[in-house]
Amino acid sequence: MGDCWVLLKMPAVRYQSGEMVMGRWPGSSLYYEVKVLGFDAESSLYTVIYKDGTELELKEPDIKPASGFQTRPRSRSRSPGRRRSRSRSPARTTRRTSSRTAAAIITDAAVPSHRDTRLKDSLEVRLSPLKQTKAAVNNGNNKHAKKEENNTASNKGEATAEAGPDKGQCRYNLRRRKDDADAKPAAAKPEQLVEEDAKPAAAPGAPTTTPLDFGGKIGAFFWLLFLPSWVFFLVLQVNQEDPSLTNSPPLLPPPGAFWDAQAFGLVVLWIVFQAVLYTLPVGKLSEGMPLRSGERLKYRTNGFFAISVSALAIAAAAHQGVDITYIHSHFLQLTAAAFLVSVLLSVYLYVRSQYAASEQLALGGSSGNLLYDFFKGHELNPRIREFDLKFFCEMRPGLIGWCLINFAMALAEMKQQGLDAPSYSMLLVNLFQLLYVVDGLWNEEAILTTMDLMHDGFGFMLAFGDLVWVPFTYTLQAYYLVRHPVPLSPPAAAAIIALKLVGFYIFRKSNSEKNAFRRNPSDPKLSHLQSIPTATGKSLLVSGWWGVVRHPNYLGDLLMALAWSLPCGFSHLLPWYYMIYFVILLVHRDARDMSECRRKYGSVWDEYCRTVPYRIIPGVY
Ligand SMILES: NC(=O)C1=CN([C@@H]2O[C@H](COP(=O)(O)OP(=O)(O)OC[C@H]3O[C@@H](n4cnc5c(N)ncnc54)[C@H](OP(=O)(O)O)[C@@H]3O)[C@@H](O)[C@H]2O)C=CC1
Ligand SMILES: CC(C)CCC[C@@H](C)[C@H]1CC=C2C3=C(CC[C@@]21C)[C@@]1(C)CC[C@H](O)C(C)(C)[C@@H]1CC3
Repeated sequence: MGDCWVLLKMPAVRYQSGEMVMGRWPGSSLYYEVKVLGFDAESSLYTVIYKDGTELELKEPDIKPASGFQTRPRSRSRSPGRRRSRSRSPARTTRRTSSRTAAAIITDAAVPSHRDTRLKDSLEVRLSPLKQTKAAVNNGNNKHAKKEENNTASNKGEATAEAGPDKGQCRYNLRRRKDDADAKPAAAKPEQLVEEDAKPAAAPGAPTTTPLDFGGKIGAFFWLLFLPSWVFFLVLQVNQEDPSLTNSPPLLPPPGAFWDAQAFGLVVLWIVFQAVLYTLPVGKLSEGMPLRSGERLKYRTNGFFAISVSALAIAAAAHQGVDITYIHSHFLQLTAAAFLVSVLLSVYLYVRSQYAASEQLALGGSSGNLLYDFFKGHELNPRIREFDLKFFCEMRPGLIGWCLINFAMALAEMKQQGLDAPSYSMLLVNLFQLLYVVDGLWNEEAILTTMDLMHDGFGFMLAFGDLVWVPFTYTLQAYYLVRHPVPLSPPAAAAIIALKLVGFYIFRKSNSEKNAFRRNPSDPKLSHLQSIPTATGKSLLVSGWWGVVRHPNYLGDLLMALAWSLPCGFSHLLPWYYMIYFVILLVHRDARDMSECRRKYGSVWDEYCRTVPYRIIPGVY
């Protein structure tokens, strides 16, 4: 009886996997040839793939049998309806690239009753590749951009023209099927593919393979060992008389030298203090980007408040006679304590991710391999009630701790070298990095549109990165200067300041441009910007800073990184470590983002890459 009831409730599957049908283009009345990839009984949605590689989920009313359509040779009709339809089709955004796309004009030859209700529809669709014209690129303030609201692709212009019975009722589910699991079957190397069904929590209907980042399982094992060892190596090295990276590493101190209960207590106290500031009902509650479920999480963006209160607290402590240079003299023990906290946190994150619902998991984080999942992180937004662990760790203890440590190094320099004030080099490093952190906290909302927050799971990599890597390696320049004074001439200082300001300007402008565009594409302040639409409903900026290179924010960040290393001179490689690491990190991040965007946006991404050929440095890379 129960089984019969289930059967009765099961929706009938009208189209089978592999079948070629006509799928409506979201938000329009246009139909394209699509291949059915599957059917999800729970949501009653068909997964289809368009010829430009875009995968979408469509409801049954938005699919028609291919036999109901009639193909005829391409005509050069210039009817307004035709022009309108072409301007908002996948063809529009994929024209130059889709050599795979069939050259056919498809006319809806559906039964008359359908025709009647769709009289105003534009029924002819060109699926053939066309040359990219200026018209394919939208002005940020045009109709397309206006209609774009985060993740919806409802097209106002076409909606008004639509006379279909489902107008205003039939809502498209624009969640891309590939979002359910990170599929890239063609490009992935066999040894880096993991059986998706090895993971019980995998989304139903998810593709069977997932390409793994960071060298896959073996890579994760390597990074888990290498990253902490490298941090301890640097921390031990910077304390040397001659901290040359080419020098043989100092002898490993006895295990007991790493542990200091007080240092551990201070690290925990600092994190708790930051957590309290984070939870105070002060400052704005900002909305994150829509999740796959459509939900938008709220974040307390009071970072500037947190750093201001922290600065006051530290000043008060110093005034009360607390020796802040303790941070310099116990750097190794503080690093070890933060490392221990990051490991404990990662274990907690891994365990809770095993119980998380599939829609709460990040893409590509679930390989079924313990080490990989532990390293890469599995849950996208782990939260304890309203407390967002990833956001908090990325923006608070490590970032504000970075400034505190730099400040301690300035005091240690004065103490060790008998100075009344920090050296110019130390001042520059401190002020430059303080500006970077304060800017990040002032524009805290902008982090909600970055890769880490939107796509990456929270696991060891980010927990360790946020709590150990940032505060204990980004401060190495200041640490280095404590024992290695570098005199700076005024012209050299002026040139370095100019470099920092140029980098900062590019970094801030480009990040704000993208953040503002993602939050409100029809923002009048962005009306001068051009964008190209994508099937997800989001557009890609192709002018302004995002028209110069594909990652202008990385360019600005790299210029700033250069300005942070220059005050330390050229006698040692160690203070250049950040610059070297940062180039590697950003080149890898760019590559990761490129493949993710290629997967998300299909051939529109290729179009963007052709329009904006350079990745980070104009004319060079
Ligand atoms: N100091 C440090 O250690 C580090 C600093 N950073 C800095 O953090 C900042 C954020 O970096 P990160 O998260 O890596 O990358 P981005 O902020 O550049 O985010 C990349 C995302 O932006 C969107 N995007 C890409 N191209 C366009 C376009 N043309 N128009 C509109 N949106 C576009 C895409 O997401 P979608 O389309 O889905 O919205 C893409 O996935 C950067 O400034 C970086 O320099 C980063 C790492 C480390
Ligand atoms: C351990 C690994 C080798 C590397 C871990 C990477 C992390 C340290 C970085 C990943 C992205 C980051 C960002 C910032 C700090 C470093 C990490 C966490 C950021 C918060 C710095 C301040 C900026 O203004 C920002 C744009 C908010 C940054 C966002 C990305």
